[in-house]
Amino acid sequence: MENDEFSKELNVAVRVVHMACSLCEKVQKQLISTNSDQVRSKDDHSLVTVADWSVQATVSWMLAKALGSHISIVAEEDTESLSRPESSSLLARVVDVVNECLAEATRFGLQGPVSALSASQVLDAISRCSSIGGRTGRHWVLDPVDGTLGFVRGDQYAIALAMIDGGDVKIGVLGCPNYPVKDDGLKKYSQQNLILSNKPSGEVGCVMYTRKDSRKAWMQPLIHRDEMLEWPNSAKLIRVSSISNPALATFCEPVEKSNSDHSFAAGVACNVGLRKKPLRVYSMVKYAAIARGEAEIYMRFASSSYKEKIWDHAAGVLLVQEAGGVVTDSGGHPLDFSKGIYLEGLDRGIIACSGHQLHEKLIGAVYASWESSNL
Ligand SMILES: Nc1ncnc2c1ncn2[C@@H]1O[C@H](COP(=O)(O)OS(=O)(=O)O)[C@@H](OP(=O)(O)O)[C@H]1O
Ligand SMILES: [Mg+2]
Repeated sequence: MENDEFSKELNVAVRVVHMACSLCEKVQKQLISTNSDQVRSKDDHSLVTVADWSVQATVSWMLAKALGSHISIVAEEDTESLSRPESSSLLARVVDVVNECLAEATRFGLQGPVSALSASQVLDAISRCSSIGGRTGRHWVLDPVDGTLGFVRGDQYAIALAMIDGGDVKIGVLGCPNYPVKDDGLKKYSQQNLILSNKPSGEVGCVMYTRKDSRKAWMQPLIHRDEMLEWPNSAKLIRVSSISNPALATFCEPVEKSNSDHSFAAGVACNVGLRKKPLRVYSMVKYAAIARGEAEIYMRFASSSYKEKIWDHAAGVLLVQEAGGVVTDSGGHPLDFSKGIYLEGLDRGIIACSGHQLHEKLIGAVYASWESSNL
């Protein structure tokens, strides 16, 4: 991919997401090593927010450094609560985590700051991500920690970075620090519900990435300890599954019922002839599972009052598409990333599939189930 359009942007984005994965791994380790339940619930919240803000500051600072400070970034976090006087110790932790991460930039083939960033520089980096996207120009789209619940529970989460140009997603990068990289790893892992502190070392963690119209998607393992990120860092091509028989297909959905209607999805699954139990996975790792061929279908039916955000989908959607899959809303229409921070006009839900045959069946079944559920 080296000589193609956006190759510099893709290269920088992948390296930055590797840095963010390393940052999150450290913070999540702290989180799961806290034992007392009481301390945990209090600490959980602040550690997640530390990770969110620190990733956003790091990615924002590194992208501006590598690509110019004029870049537009759309991201989930703002600095309102972090700037308040009562948040000073939280801010101090964020500044430490960010500087610790930036100090290692050369390990990832990037240039960090000459000296440590001050609190106001960190706040500036976070608040610089207040763009609202749109149809014109180029916008980076970041979900610093997607799958907050997975992160807190020591389970799956993702760092999602995409670039939208002229309203189209051109680059998609997903950092998945707990993704089991061995064959069939995710299925086995989810069924056994392993606690991460027991995870076999060296077998989890990767960055998946793609560029629009490349018809290719890649996966690199994370680097650990003192290793250097040497491009292409053992990148492997990933591809969607070739299974088109519903009876053999695996479908993913959000873990929480509040994020997707499990019983409606079960009805659609039954209608299509899916036989396996749903694979419930936190975060955009669900898109990664389709792109990597570990599952064939991802169904998401949020409540009608909820508006899906572009940072929860942009990177994952492009990954699935370039790995050979199909993603649309439940009416079969393409997702529209050109309307600002929301996926406006979304018809009921989102369906991602490994191929057209399954996708057509799913769309048909959503129509049928919708009609009968509204009788
Ligand atoms: N009501 C409702 N319906 C649908 N989606 C919602 C809703 N509320 C939030 N969100 C967004 O969903 C993101 C988490 O989705 P997941 O697929 O990871 O869900 S789950 O944790 O597995 O249940 C989650 O992303 P993170 O906040 O980054 O975790 C939210 O952006
Ligand atoms: Mg999210």
